[in-house]
Amino acid sequence: KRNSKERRRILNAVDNFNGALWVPILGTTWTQLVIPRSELFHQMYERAKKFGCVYRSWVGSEPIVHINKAEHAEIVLRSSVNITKGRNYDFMRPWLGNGLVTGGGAQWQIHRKLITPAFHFKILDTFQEVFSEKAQMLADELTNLADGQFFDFYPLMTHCALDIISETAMGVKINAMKDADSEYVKAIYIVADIVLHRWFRPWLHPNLLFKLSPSGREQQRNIRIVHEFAEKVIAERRERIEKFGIEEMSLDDVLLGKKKRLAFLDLLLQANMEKNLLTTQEIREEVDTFMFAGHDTTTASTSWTLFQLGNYPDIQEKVHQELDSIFHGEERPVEPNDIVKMQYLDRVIKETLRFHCVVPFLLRRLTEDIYLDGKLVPAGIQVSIHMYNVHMDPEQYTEPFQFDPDRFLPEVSAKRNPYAYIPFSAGPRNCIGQKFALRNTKTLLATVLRKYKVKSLLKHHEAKYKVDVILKPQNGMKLAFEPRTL
Ligand code: HEM
Repeated sequence: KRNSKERRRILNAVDNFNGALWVPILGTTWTQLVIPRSELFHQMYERAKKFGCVYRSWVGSEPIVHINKAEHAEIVLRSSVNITKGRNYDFMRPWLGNGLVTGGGAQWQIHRKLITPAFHFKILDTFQEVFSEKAQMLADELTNLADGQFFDFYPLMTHCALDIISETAMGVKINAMKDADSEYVKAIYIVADIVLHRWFRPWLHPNLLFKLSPSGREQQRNIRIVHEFAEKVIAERRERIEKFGIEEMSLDDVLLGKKKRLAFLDLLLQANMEKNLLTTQEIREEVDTFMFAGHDTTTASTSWTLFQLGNYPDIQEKVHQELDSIFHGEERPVEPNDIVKMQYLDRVIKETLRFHCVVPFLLRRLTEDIYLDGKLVPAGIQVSIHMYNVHMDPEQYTEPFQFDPDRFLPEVSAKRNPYAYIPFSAGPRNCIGQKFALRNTKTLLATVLRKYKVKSLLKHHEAKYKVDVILKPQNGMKLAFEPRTL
């Protein structure tokens, strides 16, 4: 709790920044309530243009300072002190508890240290087989759909990504791709949607009022489905450990190249059963966190890349050429060595994530004062970093609205502020799954694009977003595939 002196200091500092008209109770959220959700993203871009690269908003009685430039993002992200998440993460807590995304303090530090080795590149090598197998299944599913007709690719991709994260991180097969009507996927969609719905409605911020509201009850119903799913995954893996013994799955063995595969969940169960480092509830929270963070993001990055390629046939042709030079028309699985050679595809994915920033903004509550353009932003206040606006800054990217993968040629990237490109955030709280995500996305794209050409129904500039916790397409992702003739 803040004392009145701290509150006054915050209010004085906020007055130095421009922003939309404040009204009682709502603050500035009225401006979000009067537009459709699909316009939200556009509005945030326009605001930075109107009010300047550092501006303020009010969510009810809580001021927020918005950051839209690389050099300002750097000040927050590189700090080892300002690592506390903002208030919007509290709204994810009934769902994700204090898992790695939402958590903080000593528990976050212990968990981050514990989980980091599970994303070591040697472990990722052992996941490659799963990435490839599921990518092949996705390509097979497309066989009947690749008739040049547009269809919504998003659900299929979501189920595929879910299969991958379950089998790699959790060590459990769930066959979601065969169950196109997954209750779990629907439940996650609703839960994440309500997180943002609540954020812009300050009267739903107090927990009790929210719980009693229709959206609060709806969220609770769906969180139950999500938690039951995680509990089932954990029970299956625990049973396997009890059957085969925990020593079968030591991290050192994997790092020394001795054992086949170690799921991240094994590490957690090991820490729980042997070292008492984390509780059963904490394990569930991390499983929920990784199931969500690991599948929804991969779905978005793969789908948006196909969307971009479907818009730019010349760029797609270059990707095909690169893949042909690596695979020579063979249908073999993608190996770790192939990934390194996909340099053009790497640039295409990077440029896609510059535009369609899967995690569009993040919020921190400062624990230490910072200065932006010489103005104080005091401890206790929340700051929001808008990655899309950072990525569209003409001072960092010439003609920022052009889709040009060659911006990410090493010699071009080197001239930019490193914080001008932050789809995975940066600093101590950066994305732990970045390498996992990129390898997985490349494997999926390389497998699909070796076989098919893709077209997108919507033009690049027509893309509409449904922002919740991540950036999804507003009305699904209408793509059409046709077999390639080599
Ligand atoms: C293209 C795909 C992905 C993107 C763009 C992405 C982006 C991000 C961003 C921006 C953050 C910081 C969020 C914040 O500070 O509020 C983050 C954190 C995180 N991501 Fe990812 N992510 C992706 C894929 C993944 C995958 C595949 C996993 C897991 C397998 C994952 C797990 C996490 C976790 C656990 C955190 C929290 C880390 C911490 O605070 O210690 N992400 N991600």
